[in-house]
Amino acid sequence: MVRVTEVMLETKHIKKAFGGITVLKGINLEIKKGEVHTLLGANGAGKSTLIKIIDGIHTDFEGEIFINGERVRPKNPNDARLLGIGMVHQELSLIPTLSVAENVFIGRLPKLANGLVNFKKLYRDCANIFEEINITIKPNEMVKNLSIADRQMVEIAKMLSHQSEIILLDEPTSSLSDDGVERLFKTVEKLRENGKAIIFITHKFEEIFAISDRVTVLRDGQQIDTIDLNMETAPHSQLETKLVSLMTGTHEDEIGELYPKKAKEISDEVVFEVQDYTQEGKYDQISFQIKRGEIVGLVGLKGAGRTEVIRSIFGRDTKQSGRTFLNGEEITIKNPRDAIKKGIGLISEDRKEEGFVGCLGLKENINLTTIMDTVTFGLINKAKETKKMRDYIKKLNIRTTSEQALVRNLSGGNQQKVVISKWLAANCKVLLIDEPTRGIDVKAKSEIYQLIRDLADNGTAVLMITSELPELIGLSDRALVMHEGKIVNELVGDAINDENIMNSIFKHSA
Ligand SMILES: Nc1ncnc2c1ncn2[C@@H]1O[C@H](COP(=O)(O)OP(=O)(O)OP(=O)(O)O)[C@@H](O)[C@H]1O
Repeated sequence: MVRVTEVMLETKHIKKAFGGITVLKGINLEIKKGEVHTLLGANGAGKSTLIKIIDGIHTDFEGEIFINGERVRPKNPNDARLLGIGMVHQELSLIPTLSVAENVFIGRLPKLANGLVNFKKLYRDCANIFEEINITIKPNEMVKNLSIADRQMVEIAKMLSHQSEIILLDEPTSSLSDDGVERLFKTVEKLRENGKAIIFITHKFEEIFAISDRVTVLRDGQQIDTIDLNMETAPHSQLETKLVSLMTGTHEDEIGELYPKKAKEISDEVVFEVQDYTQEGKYDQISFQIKRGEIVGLVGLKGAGRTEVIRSIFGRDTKQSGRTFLNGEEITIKNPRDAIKKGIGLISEDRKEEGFVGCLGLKENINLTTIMDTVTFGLINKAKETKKMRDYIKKLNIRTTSEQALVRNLSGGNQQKVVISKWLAANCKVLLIDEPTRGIDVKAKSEIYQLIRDLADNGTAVLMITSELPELIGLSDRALVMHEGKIVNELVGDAINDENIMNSIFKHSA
């Protein structure tokens, strides 16, 4: 007997343009009840635009949407909720000054007879959803006090509170810890079993293989192919090559290595050093050196204190004690301005808050930290700025509808490329990197890795944090393992591998 699978959501010939540039060129999707359908494509391919149309955010488009065979046209996200559509956005959209529970139930706060908010019920309802997905955040906590990973879990809870039938997940895992991803995937499995239709966007192949039923590949706004993973028997590595080839249009034989070659020799010249950095409750007596040509990875579990150390070096956070040396000379950094003046840059994990200025263009953002280099006789040299922008658009393949586009209108991955360009262009002596490739497609990742390697080869001391272990292993010449605020081990060269890293952490776990 043929199994009849119900199509819950269908898009027909969806086309969308921004300012005369077509970014979706006729998309026909069929999302079935009880399936996780992944959208895969390079940064700027049109994935978010497509699901924003389904969610009623973009209403000016050509084509049709059907839910359970009925034609619909979501007018706005509220309308989409009424049609049974729920979405988790790529960029977090919570209100920091409200409590967690108020954010989850915003616009639907339970009221008492006298019209005031029924906080008791609000917190209880919120706690019930949290319990379902094992979240331990307090419903009355202010969102501004939460880590990015916790904020993302709150976004997911908010989506679940709508009990939607069609669920749109735009890179929901980009800031989650491994544990958070596991909790999310368990929830997604449950939603699938309950017959929901789920669209999932991710750049991480291990996530695609873990939960997707089918994958549709988009390239430059065009629908390239749909692969049914449940019918594929090839090993994941082979499937990955096939998907990358579909995404990029590169022949499978021509897809190169993801990571550049590591430094052959590291000189003895110490470029950067920190001594005895201590901040009670966060990190304790952190000391290390970075030599010329070296990429050093700071590795550890979430909460090990890595981001805090990096933020203190950059002057973003204070520290109780500790000394900093650049090229052998002691330096004092009280704030990020001092750090930048001394040639220290930070690619931060939170691109929205501190990475770029959304209301400015690409040129202004890329030249933000090097503005003095482009000043001649007191005037900004526009030609120099433009050249720099064009260089980076080319080097990192930044997809934009025009050179004049505002950075806030770029796709998420392309915004991240602008942040990275800004710091690569700054000719830093020390570059601190926290989660550099969040939301970046696989091809752009390899280009960014090569640029980081080139910087190190040219004398920049690089200190990197990433939650993606393969990235840390693939790039670092030396890894410092941090656990509970202390450096517990140092690994060099081939000794930087999963087993040694995990052993170092667990040997020091209580
Ligand atoms: N509001 C907007 N105004 C102008 N152009 C836009 C707007 N939103 C998106 N675009 C453009 O549409 C194209 C597709 O962007 P979209 O965000 O859909 O890509 P994506 O596939 O989701 O990429 P990523 O993987 O980086 O998130 C990009 O060129 C982007 O610059």
